[in-house]
Amino acid sequence: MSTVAQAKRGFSSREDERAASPDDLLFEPPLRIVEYPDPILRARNKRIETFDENLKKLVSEMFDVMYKTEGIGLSAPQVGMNVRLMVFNPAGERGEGEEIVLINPSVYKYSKKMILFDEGCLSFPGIYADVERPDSVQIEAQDIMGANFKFDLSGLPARIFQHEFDHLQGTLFFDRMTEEVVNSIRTELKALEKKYEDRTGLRSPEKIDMRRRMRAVAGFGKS
Ligand SMILES: CSCC[C@H](NC=O)C(=O)N[C@@H](C)C(=O)N[C@@H](CO)C(=O)O
Ligand SMILES: [Fe+2]
Repeated sequence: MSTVAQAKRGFSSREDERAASPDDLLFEPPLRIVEYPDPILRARNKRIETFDENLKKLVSEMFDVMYKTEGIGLSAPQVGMNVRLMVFNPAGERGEGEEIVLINPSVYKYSKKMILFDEGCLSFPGIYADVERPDSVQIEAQDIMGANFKFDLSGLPARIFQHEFDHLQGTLFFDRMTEEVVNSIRTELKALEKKYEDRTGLRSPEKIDMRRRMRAVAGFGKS
């Protein structure tokens, strides 16, 4: 795939990633989940270079909203923060499982083995459908102190990581669904577009019914 096609599919190189300013990391609790088709979910997400108390507070607030909304993972753009940060806990309950915080993550290897899984996304409340993804990934990231580390993930943690990593690339789960699977959730997606239009008084910035054309432009080959 050409570099241009990769960029359009949501992949980007480190050189493309701008650094977040302290202002980009300012927030006011409580955080709220941003729903499709809000353009915040498609905006570029900046690298985090300031590892301070404010960042720790943001991470803590993200875990709060993730548990409250029955999530198992959450990316910063989903709470209106266009920065490269994700949190997850496959157990989905405070005090259970392991809380993972990944800052400026990248993937250096995907498994060849692919798995179908019925995924849900907090930005698409109540919508679940099959998405195919690699079973395991090898990643690197920074922790809350800014230290670099490498990690191998498989099964559910790998699934959550890839879902959240997609959010950091501006890619949404239905972008990876086949046309047949999208058809099974088309009515719900259109209802979210209408909800956005009614709430904001603006035209929806994207329409699922335009998808076939957009995918061709963005280099997604198969339906
Ligand atoms: C399988 S990856 C899903 C990650 C997603 N994160 C952000 O959008 C997420 O947490 N989605 C929830 C709808 C979800 O999967 N919740 C769990 C636990 O309630 C579920 O099984 O539905
Ligand atoms: Fe999501």
